[in-house]
Amino acid sequence: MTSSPTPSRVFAALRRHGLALLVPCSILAITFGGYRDNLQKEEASRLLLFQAQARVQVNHLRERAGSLLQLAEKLHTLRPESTGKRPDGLGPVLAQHPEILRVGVLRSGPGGSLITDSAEPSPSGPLPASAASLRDALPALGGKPMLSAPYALPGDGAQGRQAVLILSPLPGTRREFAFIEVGTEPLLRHGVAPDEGLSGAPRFVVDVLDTTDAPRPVFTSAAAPGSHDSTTKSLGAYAEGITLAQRHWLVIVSPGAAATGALLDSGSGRWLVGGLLLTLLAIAIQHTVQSRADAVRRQVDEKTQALAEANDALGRYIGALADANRRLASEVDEHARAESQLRETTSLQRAILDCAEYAVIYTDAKGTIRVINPAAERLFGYRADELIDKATPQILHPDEHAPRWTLEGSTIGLISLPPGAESHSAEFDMRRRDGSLFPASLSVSIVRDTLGQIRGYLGIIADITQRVDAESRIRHLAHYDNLTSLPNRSLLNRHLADVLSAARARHRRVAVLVTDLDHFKYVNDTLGHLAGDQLLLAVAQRLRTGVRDGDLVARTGGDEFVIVLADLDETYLPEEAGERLIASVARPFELAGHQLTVTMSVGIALYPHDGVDGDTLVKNADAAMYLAKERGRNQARFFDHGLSRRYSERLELEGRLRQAVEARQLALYYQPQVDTLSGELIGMEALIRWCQPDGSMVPPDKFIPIAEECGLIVPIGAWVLREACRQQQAWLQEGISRVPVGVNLSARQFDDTTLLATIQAALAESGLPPAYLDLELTESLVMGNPEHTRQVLAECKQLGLQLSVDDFGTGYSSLSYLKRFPIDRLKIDRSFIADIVTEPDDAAIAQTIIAMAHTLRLEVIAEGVETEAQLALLRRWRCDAYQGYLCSRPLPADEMTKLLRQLRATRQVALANI
Ligand SMILES: Nc1nc2c(ncn2[C@@H]2O[C@@H]3COP(=O)(O)O[C@H]4[C@@H](O)[C@H](n5cnc6c(=O)[nH]c(N)nc65)O[C@@H]4COP(=O)(O)O[C@H]3[C@H]2O)c(=O)[nH]1
Repeated sequence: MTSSPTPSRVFAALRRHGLALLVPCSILAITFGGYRDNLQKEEASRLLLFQAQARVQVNHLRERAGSLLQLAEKLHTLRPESTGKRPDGLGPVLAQHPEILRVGVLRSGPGGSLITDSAEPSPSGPLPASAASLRDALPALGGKPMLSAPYALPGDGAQGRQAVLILSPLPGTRREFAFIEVGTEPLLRHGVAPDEGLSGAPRFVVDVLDTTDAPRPVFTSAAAPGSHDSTTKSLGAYAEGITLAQRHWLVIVSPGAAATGALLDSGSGRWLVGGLLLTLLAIAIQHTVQSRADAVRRQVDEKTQALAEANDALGRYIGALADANRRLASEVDEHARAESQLRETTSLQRAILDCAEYAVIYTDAKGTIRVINPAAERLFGYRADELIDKATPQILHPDEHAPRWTLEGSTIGLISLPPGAESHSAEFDMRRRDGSLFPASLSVSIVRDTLGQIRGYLGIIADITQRVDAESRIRHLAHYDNLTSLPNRSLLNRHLADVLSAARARHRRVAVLVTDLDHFKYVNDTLGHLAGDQLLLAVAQRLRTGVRDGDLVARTGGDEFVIVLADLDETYLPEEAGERLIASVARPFELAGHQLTVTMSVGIALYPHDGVDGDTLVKNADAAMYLAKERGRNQARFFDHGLSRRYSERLELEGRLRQAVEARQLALYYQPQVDTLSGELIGMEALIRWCQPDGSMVPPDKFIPIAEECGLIVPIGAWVLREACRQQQAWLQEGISRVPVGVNLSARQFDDTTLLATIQAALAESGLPPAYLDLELTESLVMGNPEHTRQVLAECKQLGLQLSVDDFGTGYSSLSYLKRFPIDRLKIDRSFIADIVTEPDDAAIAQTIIAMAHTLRLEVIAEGVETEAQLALLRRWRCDAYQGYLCSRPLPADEMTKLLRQLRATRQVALANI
């Protein structure tokens, strides 16, 4: 795979090559920089060296020339004796000064000519013309040597050799001079330091100019013109003037070819060469490294590409692997989930089994117990290990021989499985470890494996003792009286149907006796309901033992019992049975430490004479029982057909009363109560009236007892309370009444637990202050259940109500006993008042009641006052107030309103005057 040049790759390449060039370039720069510096330093030092050397050369020349001058001065000591003969000692001198061409004596010849007598080394020759001038000048020197201007040596013009002549006057002579002819070229050659370098090239080029007169060259060491140009340019030339015997020479020293030195020999040259070599080396190394790097890079690229391809392949492989992993992970997850669910299910099942209220037993296919839960252990009283591996029925079922509950086949002793069913339930007795039996509900289900084979049986067992008991209790309650356990009306009806059916078939007679205890209510009221219940139980017992075994005694409600004497022949006298039962009940009962005697009234109806069905017979016997009560109680009476009509009237009245309540046919009348002395209105009594749609009025004496019997008195009494409160509040608000209104309460109302709530609701609803409500309770009611009475009256008093005892004198209570109750006033029953004028006993009773009531600080109201004579007596006896026709009959509310308004309008307080 070829990688295309990407910006990053291009950048990388540039960077790489840039770096590669950077090193040699840097070295080159350093090299040239160093070279230049070194060169400058070298030139400076060479210049110094050159100048020092040049100075040495010049000095050397000066010294050499000076030594020649000195030699010339000493020549007189070496004065030759004869011409052409070398003086003694000149040899070594000449040997030291090869530049001396000849040494001689110059003599002035005739005509001034010069004769030379040259001894050594060269043969004599003529001296140059200048010698004469020198000779001439010599005296002026005072005997000091003199140097001539340079002159070309004769015969050597081609070669251009020059010489100078040193003249020195010989002492003691005037015309003789020693001379030394010096070749300038040898002088220079020997007068200067070695002038050749190692290479043989001259190190210095020395030019000597005689500048005494017109400058003229003395000699030059330059082999060829321009041989030292370049060096001279770089080093320059050193020039110094020297004076030799009054001649001025300018010595110019220029560097020779050897002075320049090889470039490579110099430090800068070496630096340069070294730098260049280093650069080349760096380039070579760079090149090598680069080449290797390129090779490596190529290899890396190739490898990278191969790796990329491999990576791709690996990626694909990893992708596939990841997919596989994911699938595996999801499978593992699923498996884990399933496993966790299984664990949860298992632990849940275990928990369910452990917590289950019902016993659970699992058996294998043969009915051998394999699993048992704690509830089963508790139920049967075995530990699990005692039941496991045991066969089911032998342990748990009373029937040792019954088959196991395996449900194999279709008929099994304990459980028989209907065809195709997988489970079945049955109820039967099971056995505990202690041998006791209990009713159980067993539900067995087949447990199959995945192939449908029976693996075992799951049994759920519930102890149904409570349910069975409850069912039997319900059954009992449905047919039996709860208190006496005697059959109730339902079983009575069924029994009656049975015995009547049998009697019909066998032409036999059946007697139905309805019994009712006389004044049972009084027992209840005076001794309490518990005593009443005990009495009923005892009566039931006596009735039960007073009849034959086959006869039925049922309790049909309250103190009413019904007895069915079945299968009677013509000779049997049911009235005798009635009398017998009355006699058995008449025997005294021991109740709560009291001896109590009760009587019973019995009504008898006979099948088929008085009815052919159960209902009719019971209804007619009931009517006969009422007849017995009317006839003085404590007796048995047969039904006669006249009775039926009266009984029907009573039932019909009850029905109409119910309708009257709903149809609001009831109304309240109000009878004033006035002060006996002032005639002032001190209160009024609310008296109920039943106004029938036809306008006729049913008196309360006729319907209140029926309402009490059938319970209607409770709603009727509540209505009376509401209505009286409402009306009284209306009068109060109108400002025509400031006296309380009395409301009669029946015993049934007083026993009702909602009484107080009813009173409070009536007060709250009307807004009447409690002090304007006076509750009138009969004496028998107050004395009936003293504890209950005291409690209720206390609560009424707490409410702020007025309390009166009505019909006082008809009961058996004593006044001091009454004082235990929070009572405000007594109302003397009108039966006592009626005859107080004519009957001294009644007068005495009334007078005593009034006197005693006053001693107990009770207010007394006389009821039923019809005459002035009665009122006069009452005034005399200090009776507080009276109520009766003498003052006013009970008035409808509107008439009472008129009366109250009239009283207010006339500002009269005494009703008697109206
Ligand atoms: N002969 C005669 N009778 C007089 C005279 N002055 C008043 N009366 C009557 O005497 C009865 C007085 O009421 P009670 O003793 O509470 O006797 C009341 C009371 O016990 C009961 N009653 C009346 N209204 C109610 C009521 O709303 N609730 C309850 N529970 N009983 C009531 O019915 C009884 C009879 O009530 P009423 O027929 O209204 O008869 C009233 C009244 O009309 C009179 O000078 N001569």
